[in-house]
Amino acid sequence: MKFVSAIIKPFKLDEVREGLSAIGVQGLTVTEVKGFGRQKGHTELYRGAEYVVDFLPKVKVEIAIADELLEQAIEAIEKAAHTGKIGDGKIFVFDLMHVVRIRTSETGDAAI
Ligand SMILES: Nc1ncnc2c1ncn2[C@@H]1O[C@H](COP(=O)(O)OP(=O)(O)OP(=O)(O)O)[C@@H](O)[C@H]1O
Repeated sequence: MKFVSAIIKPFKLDEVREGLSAIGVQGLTVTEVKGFGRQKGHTELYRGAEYVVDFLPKVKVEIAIADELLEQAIEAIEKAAHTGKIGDGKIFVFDLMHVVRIRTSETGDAAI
């Protein structure tokens, strides 16, 4: 199993959700976040150190998925979230060790 955390532009959320639903993703978590990448956000030099003075609003989409769905999920997010302009975001992928569906006590793939 894999855990995918994608940081996207907020206005792309609906398209990303639709793209993921289309490949069979049944659950996801969305969080409003702030951040900066290489080109957005501004930094300021103060006594020789660089300080971040601006964070841009982003949305974090998190999904737990079966290994077989990983490539399709990445493609779906990329396709939906892409504008080609700076700040389109990033997709982080982690190995996922364990999942429990609390209602039924199912575990692993069956619990996703
Ligand atoms: N290395 C990182 N670690 C954690 N979060 C990051 C990292 N890089 C980017 N992010 C998050 O992703 C958001 C979007 O990043 P962004 O697309 O601006 O990255 P970038 O590397 O500057 O790419 P681009 O050149 O396309 O703008 C950031 O606001 C931040 O929330």
